[in-house]
Amino acid sequence: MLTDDFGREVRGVRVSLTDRCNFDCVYCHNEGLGDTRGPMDPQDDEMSTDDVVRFLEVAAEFDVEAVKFTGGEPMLRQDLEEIIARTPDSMEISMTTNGTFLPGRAGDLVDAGLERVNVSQDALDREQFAAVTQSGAYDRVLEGVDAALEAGLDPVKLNMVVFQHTAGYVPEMVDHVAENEGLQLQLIQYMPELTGKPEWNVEIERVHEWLAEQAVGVEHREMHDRRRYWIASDDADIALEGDEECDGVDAIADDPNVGMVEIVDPVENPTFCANCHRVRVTHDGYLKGCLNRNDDLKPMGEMTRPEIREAYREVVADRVPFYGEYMVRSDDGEWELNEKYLETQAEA
Ligand SMILES: Nc1nc2c(ncn2[C@@H]2O[C@H](COP(=O)(O)OP(=O)(O)OP(=O)(O)O)[C@@H](O)[C@H]2O)c(=O)[nH]1
Ligand SMILES: C[S@@+](CC[C@H](N)C(=O)[O-])C[C@H]1O[C@@H](n2cnc3c(N)ncnc32)[C@H](O)[C@@H]1O
Ligand code: SF4
Ligand code: SF4
Repeated sequence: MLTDDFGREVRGVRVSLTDRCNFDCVYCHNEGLGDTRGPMDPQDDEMSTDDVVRFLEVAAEFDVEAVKFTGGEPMLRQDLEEIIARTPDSMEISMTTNGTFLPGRAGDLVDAGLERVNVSQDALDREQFAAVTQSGAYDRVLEGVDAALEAGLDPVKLNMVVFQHTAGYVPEMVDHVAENEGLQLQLIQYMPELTGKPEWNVEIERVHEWLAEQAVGVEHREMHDRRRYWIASDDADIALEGDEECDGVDAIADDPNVGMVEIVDPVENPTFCANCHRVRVTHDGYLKGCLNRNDDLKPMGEMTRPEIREAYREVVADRVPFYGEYMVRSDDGEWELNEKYLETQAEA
């Protein structure tokens, strides 16, 4: 396994299979690659099935343990089942999707080897959902979540971006996962870095505090040092323990009346970046060391194995934590680009 200069082992890869999407979410960072709007048909610049599989085989040589398929909307790829089936057995396979294509297809994905799915669902309210995603596919997404559960995917994580438009729906979404077995919730801090509109930010620490008050257990996940809160539904037979760090989460985790809520809070968070263990792949065959950067892209050329190996070594060698290293605090407390990297940026 390769380790970068900051001691971060690269354990996972996030592969963007396309930058096309059938939604047009108002906040979309498209994994750092610009607009998702455009034609829905397959595009010539997308990696072929064989290219994706060859990349994954090389990643497995470097002991990468997990792959996340994302996009754009990864389910627009009709070869997704084949890609999953041909992914090396040593890797955990998960996907992040808007859920609309899961009905009728979730079972095939599981048969191919998909182990986990995250479905983006920003609200339990049809009108708010439409306003955020600029799509009227609310019922289809709920059907998609059900299809994933029926196909045996466990857990099914709902991804909710917390920003001004959705913050009021957080309590309802938390109750929803506490009451429904098999569901977990990821509250994703709105990231303005690539999309602008910092005025949409909400104070994520307040959400932490609110959840800590409700939780019957709290733990830290190794990845990104994310905090997880275990929330009991009204039917649960558990005494509330407030915000105590709970050693016994294993016991409550299996309780069908308890739901898990994780906060993904990367913005201006050096601890999150210090625990970042994955490399990204763009739909058109570049390696990328950080979501927030586009000045470290490494082309994989014709995607032969030697070219992929070389690009992979290079991207890992160039990886730096975004907050705390690439961006540093100035004397007046503002984040600014570390002068060390100004040269890299100029070359990009
Ligand atoms: N800045 C930053 N944001 C991230 C990172 N990982 C996840 N996020 C944010 O969280 C969103 C949802 O992530 P997902 O693709 O659902 O998966 P995940 O939470 O990373 O992984 P799992 O929980 O293991 O499935 C991403 O699109 C980003 O907005 C990261 O490494 N850096
Ligand atoms: C870019 S999407 C790609 C996969 C798929 N189309 C979906 O929406 O799940 C991956 C995740 O990024 C999240 N996301 C997109 N833009 C974001 C932003 N500006 N801040 C925080 N999360 C964002 C989405 O909510 C989604 O959960
Ligand atoms: S569904 Fe995903 S890729 Fe599509 S616009 Fe929304 S966040 Fe972006
Ligand atoms: S270094 Fe930080 S901002 Fe960049 S991908 Fe990793 S966690 Fe995200």
